[in-house]
Amino acid sequence: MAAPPGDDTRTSGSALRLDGLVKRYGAKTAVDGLSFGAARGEVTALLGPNGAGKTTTIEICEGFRRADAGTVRVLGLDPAADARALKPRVGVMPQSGGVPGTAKAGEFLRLVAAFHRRPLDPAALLERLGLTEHARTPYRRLSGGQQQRLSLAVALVGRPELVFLDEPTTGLDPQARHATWDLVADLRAAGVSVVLTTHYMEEAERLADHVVVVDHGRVVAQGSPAELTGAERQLRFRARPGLGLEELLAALPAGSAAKESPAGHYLVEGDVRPELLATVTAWCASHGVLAEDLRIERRTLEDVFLELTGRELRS
Ligand SMILES: Nc1ncnc2c1ncn2[C@@H]1O[C@H](COP(=O)(O)OP(=O)(O)OP(=O)(O)O)[C@@H](O)[C@H]1O
Repeated sequence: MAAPPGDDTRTSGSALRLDGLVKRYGAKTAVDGLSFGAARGEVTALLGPNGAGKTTTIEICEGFRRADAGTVRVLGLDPAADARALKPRVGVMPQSGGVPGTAKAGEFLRLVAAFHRRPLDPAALLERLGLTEHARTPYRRLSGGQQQRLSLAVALVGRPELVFLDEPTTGLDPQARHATWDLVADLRAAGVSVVLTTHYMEEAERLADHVVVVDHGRVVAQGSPAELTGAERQLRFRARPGLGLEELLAALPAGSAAKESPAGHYLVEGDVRPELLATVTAWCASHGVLAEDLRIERRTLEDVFLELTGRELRS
């Protein structure tokens, strides 16, 4: 399919470009007009709660599913029509599976490596992912986390230009999660384009140059983590539950907000300057309230998601 006129740089110059993507499963619209781009050499995170349509989107990009409407360009090519040309250039780590149950980890990785022209050293990759001692273990006997790491190794062994990682750290212990994060950072440093899905805002915040926040199959916001969270700060403290906040709110500058959520946890939003901090602490003092864990912090992607959708990301 021809690229839209005047859109050459966004289609052929980017790692990934989706326009108006729609996918339905019967009456259910899983992807509802999704449009976003992923620049080459960057880490792009598709962030959203379970069921947001992330896996469906990624599987269409990987050529595993057909869209009902919209266009997809992967390295400037059509993932369905140009599948053969894309195969050696794109690495795929599915959410689960992808490796036969009886295949031994090391043998399978060597087999996949043999299909590539200039593969990474399979043994070094296993070592890097902490799988050396499991090299002779059949896939189905590996733990969930080990299976995930082997899938990651399979995705990377061919030195792809672009890798799709679907929830690469879900279910991993903290050590394995950090090892995966380091690996993604190294891929980025080597100029590899990475598109990953996650429902961990910390993962998106840490790894991604560009975050696409999705909910109900739609993009609700996108930008760099700093753009999404903005320069705004907020003030938090803990104190006894049920403090009447009306008087505090009246003393704060116009446009400020103060709320208790959950019980005993207080949040003050607005233009957080030294004067605002003084107002809050003076109010605490006049009410005999000892504000514990008082801190000023930047908003997180979790806060942004809550604001945009009224729901928590961690569903
Ligand atoms: N093969 C299918 N048949 C029917 N419905 C499906 C199918 N695959 C996904 N869905 C539905 O489409 C919606 C989007 O699913 P999808 O797996 O793409 O979301 P996700 O954001 O990746 O979620 P998760 O993080 O749980 O994987 C969900 O409501 C899901 O139940």
